[in-house]
Amino acid sequence: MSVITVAGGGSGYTPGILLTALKFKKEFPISEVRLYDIDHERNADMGIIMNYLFEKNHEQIKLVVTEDPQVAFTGCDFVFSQIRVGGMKMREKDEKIPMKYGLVGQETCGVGGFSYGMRSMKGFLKLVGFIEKYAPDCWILNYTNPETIIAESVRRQFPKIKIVNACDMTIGIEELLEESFGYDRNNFICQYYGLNHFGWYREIYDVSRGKDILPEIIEKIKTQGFKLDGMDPSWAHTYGVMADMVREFFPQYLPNNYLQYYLYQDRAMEKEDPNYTRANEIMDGRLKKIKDTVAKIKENRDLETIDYESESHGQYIVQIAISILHNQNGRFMLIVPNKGAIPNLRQDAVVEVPCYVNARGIEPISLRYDIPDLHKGLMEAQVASEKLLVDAFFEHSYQKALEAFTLNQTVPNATVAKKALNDLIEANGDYWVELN
Ligand SMILES: NC(=O)c1ccc[n+]([C@@H]2O[C@H](COP(=O)([O-])OP(=O)(O)OC[C@H]3O[C@@H](n4cnc5c(N)ncnc54)[C@H](O)[C@@H]3O)[C@@H](O)[C@H]2O)c1
Ligand SMILES: O=P(O)(O)OC[C@H]1O[C@H](O[C@H]2[C@H](O)[C@@H](O)[C@@H](O)O[C@@H]2CO)[C@H](O)[C@@H](O)[C@@H]1O
Ligand SMILES: [Mn+2]
Repeated sequence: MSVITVAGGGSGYTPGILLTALKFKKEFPISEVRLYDIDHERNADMGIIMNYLFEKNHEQIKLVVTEDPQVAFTGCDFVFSQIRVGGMKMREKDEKIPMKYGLVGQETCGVGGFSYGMRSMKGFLKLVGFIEKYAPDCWILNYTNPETIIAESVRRQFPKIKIVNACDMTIGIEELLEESFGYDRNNFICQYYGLNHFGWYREIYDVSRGKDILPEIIEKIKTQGFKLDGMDPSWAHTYGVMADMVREFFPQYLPNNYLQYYLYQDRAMEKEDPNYTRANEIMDGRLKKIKDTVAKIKENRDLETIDYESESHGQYIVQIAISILHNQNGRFMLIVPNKGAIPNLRQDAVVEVPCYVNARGIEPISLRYDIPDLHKGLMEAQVASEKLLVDAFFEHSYQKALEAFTLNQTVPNATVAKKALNDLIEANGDYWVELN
């Protein structure tokens, strides 16, 4: 039986992950769940929700809600980490401040993502320190963003820690292909490569048809487009721009939707309201839902409307845990040190590629082929900018931060890079390390 700790327990993703774990209790039996957070109210709220959901499912699982890292991590087997350092209010600043300078404002991309990355490194590395102290043998299954920057900083400071860095975006894209064109992604063997939120599908082999169906998919995107009706408007716009990337510019590969922020900033930002961004949508959506649910439980009303359920975000990370526990060699897109997986990209890059996961950990799969110059050029520059940001963090270097901002592939010149950097330094205060 496993003891699992959710770091960032107050997250709206917690129910989906834990309900998924319950769905797979045969392969992943759990004796205890601990919610760990630094925000008492967020953690307590989620404790009320999870206690209700465990009771509703007649689950006899010990639930601990704590802000004490020693209580949270001592003896745990898995940590599911999903923290947002600075919360949604700082995400709002990450999204709005860059737009003042005509730059992309986004959670994980552009200088907004760099602002988040500087906060996230400081908070996440402290968290990993607790885990190394209280549960050195556990597995950290990490969703905390920005994934490439987190992965690089952990690789430098905790080279021995057992961590898996995962992103659910490729799952979201493959589910979009299912919903739009009737495929079953369980039949897919995907050749995908990139940085996190900065990648391309080169092949989607469909085992039920014995062939690569990517050319057929590209044709359907060009002629039919994706099925977007009923989708969250923010995501519908994103996938609409992704289809245009294929249709109007680069039809050879299926791009990750986040490339819109690097290749089509005008299109990506056309829908943005500088006064009401994605962070505001989430505050009025996912976060409000948590509060509403707690009220229903406390007042014992409308319980049938509580609709948290297992979904792909949770399934992905739980399947990774099961693949470790049962030495399954499951195949997952993970964020790992390159070390030759992409042969013609710098070895020390942190990349997102297919990996096997077993009891020994992660085994990246070599692509065996060189990637094209367009992708290599974009990735080499972005990798360098992200490494400079991690250098800036560890060296407390303003100069390295300015170089990172200038080289970020969403930034046109050093002048605007410096203005945005100085503004974000002020906005972040102690959330960032001091830069000299
Ligand atoms: N990798 C992926 O593909 C993927 C997918 C979805 C979400 N995410 C990431 O998961 C994280 C959570 O997203 P969310 O929308 O639920 O955020 P959220 O703000 O709603 O919840 C995050 C929780 O983390 C807590 N927290 C903040 N700093 C902490 C710290 N130092 N220690 C412990 N807890 C801390 C907050 O109090 C909050 O309860 C974010 O980093 C987000 O970017 C990643
Ligand atoms: O804007 P958000 O906070 O709703 O989502 C940002 C995340 O988007 C991607 O992940 C999921 C997302 O978590 C889920 O809510 C849904 O919208 O589908 C997305 C793709 O599966 C992205 O991978 C994460 O890194 C972002 O944090
Ligand atoms: Mn992601």
